[in-house]
Amino acid sequence: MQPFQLLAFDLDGTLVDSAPDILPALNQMMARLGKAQVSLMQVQHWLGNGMAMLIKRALTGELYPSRYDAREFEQAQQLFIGFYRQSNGSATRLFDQVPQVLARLSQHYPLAVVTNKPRQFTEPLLQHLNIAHLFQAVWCADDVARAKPEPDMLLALARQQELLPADILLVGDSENDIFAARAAGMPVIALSYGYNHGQSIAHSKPDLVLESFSQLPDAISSLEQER
Ligand SMILES: O=C(O)COP(=O)(O)O
Repeated sequence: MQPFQLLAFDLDGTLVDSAPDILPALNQMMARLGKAQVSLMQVQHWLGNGMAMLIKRALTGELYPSRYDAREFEQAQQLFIGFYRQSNGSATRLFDQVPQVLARLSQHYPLAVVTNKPRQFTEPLLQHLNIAHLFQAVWCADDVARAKPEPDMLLALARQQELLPADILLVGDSENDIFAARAAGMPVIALSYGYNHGQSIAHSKPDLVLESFSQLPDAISSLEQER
């Protein structure tokens, strides 16, 4: 039995359902650009690779945008930032049992957030949802050169906390989390209820897949037994 030294959490789709606030911001942006509105399900499928990719996906309607107009993208990004600043937090909810389980885990482990969300949206959201005080560290995509699925944020977290990546457990919802954890040499648990481009997260082969956040304490213990 070897306990983990820190638990790191993805934000969007793992701790919070943020798509209901991102949808209106994206649609206000699309309206200003004279483009067709997008649906909640499209937003859920497009989340996970950060703001710039979300906007490119909305502008092109493609999950892997091949070509986009760079000037239109710059304008879209400025519009989105303004609109999402206004909507961020209004309809975003913590998933079931998240605050209770985080509070319980925080008595045994340091906790961190590792998110592709820009810092200007992450910090106000954690404050608004009253969970900011539970985290010792918060790493956002704009703190490093490369967002998840690259391991930059996870490795920066390990260095900052003076821990080995193998002693940190990542909890996420998308293939970007699984790939980043694998590249960093971190174990990873996935929640199946989040945003994963409409695909089953089991395909990305995390160490464990959970249906509910309430299963997390037992799942952590079982991984610790195997270490
Ligand atoms: O901004 C996004 O794409 C979502 O970021 P996260 O899933 O890494 O929290």
